[in-house]
Amino acid sequence: MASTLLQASNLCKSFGARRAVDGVSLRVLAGQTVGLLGPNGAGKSTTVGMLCGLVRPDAGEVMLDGEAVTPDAMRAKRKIGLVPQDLALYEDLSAHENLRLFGALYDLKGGALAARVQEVLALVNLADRAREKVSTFSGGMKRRLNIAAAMLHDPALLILDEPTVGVDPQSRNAIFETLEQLKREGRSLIYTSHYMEEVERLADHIVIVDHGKVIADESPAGLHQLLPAQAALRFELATPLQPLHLELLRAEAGVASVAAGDGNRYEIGLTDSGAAVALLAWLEQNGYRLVHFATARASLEDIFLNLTGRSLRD
Ligand SMILES: Nc1ncnc2c1ncn2[C@@H]1O[C@H](COP(=O)(O)OP(=O)(O)OP(=O)(O)O)[C@@H](O)[C@H]1O
Repeated sequence: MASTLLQASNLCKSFGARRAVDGVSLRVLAGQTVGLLGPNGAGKSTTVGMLCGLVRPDAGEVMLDGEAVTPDAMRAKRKIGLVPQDLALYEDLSAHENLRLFGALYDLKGGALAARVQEVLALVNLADRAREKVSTFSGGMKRRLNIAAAMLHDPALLILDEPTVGVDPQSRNAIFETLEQLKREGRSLIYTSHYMEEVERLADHIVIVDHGKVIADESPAGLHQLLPAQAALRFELATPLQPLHLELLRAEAGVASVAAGDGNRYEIGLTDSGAAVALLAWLEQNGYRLVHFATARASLEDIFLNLTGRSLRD
């Protein structure tokens, strides 16, 4: 089993009377990508601030590689690269000049700095635009430059706070390709988002926060196990289901629930997505003609709804 890189224990932070973070613990193993998922205002940015030693917690601690991360712990903080939500770039300088400046802040110099700047530009696919002013860049290109800046000092852990906010779909994909490359290289990442599909695509482990508290801390497969139904089978029939058949369907293997909608449309919650084929055959055997059907795997959106009774996008 991989070793623990970061362990945050019982982090708490209040702003006045508001408890922004209320006892958050999380762990990142070496080489793992942990998704921190939660709606706006759940406490993700405040948690990230404490994880990288920018915000002093009221209680709790963060250990990275055996060292405490606090606002004064320069050595421990240097093992972290942060891509903040607010872009931190000089618009009037080129990408190359920005990176040289940030590198100097990390005490990189001379040939080592020049080589590292080229490496991170290649990583985020901006080598051919390196000499252009940042003010001419799209939102997505600026984000990628921010990722490059956070990687300059070769951190053990890269933390990205909602890196796709305000980014067009094409650039979003380019950001994902960069992050997938970092994963292949065995880097450790924390990725915060309120977009469940992003977290589902990237994360090996998912921590869901709501109102400053962890409400789930699971592998993606483990999260799906929390749901009564793993998948949905939606179908439309030429004629309505007879009440008797509706009852019989509810008793079939693999069926968690059956809901009837308008116009002979139905949705079956499946405990096992493999049951869909047998259920479609069952309908035909009982004389029903299928007009349309589709299956869908339960999403993190369903999981959030199931855990909190609210939509993730509230
Ligand atoms: N510096 C601050 N002063 C006062 N309140 C704050 C401060 N920072 C955060 N908060 C409050 O703490 C709560 C958590 O905010 P936080 O930014 O950590 O959430 P988030 O999950 O990152 O949300 P978002 O996705 O909108 O950034 C919110 O109610 C927010 O208004």
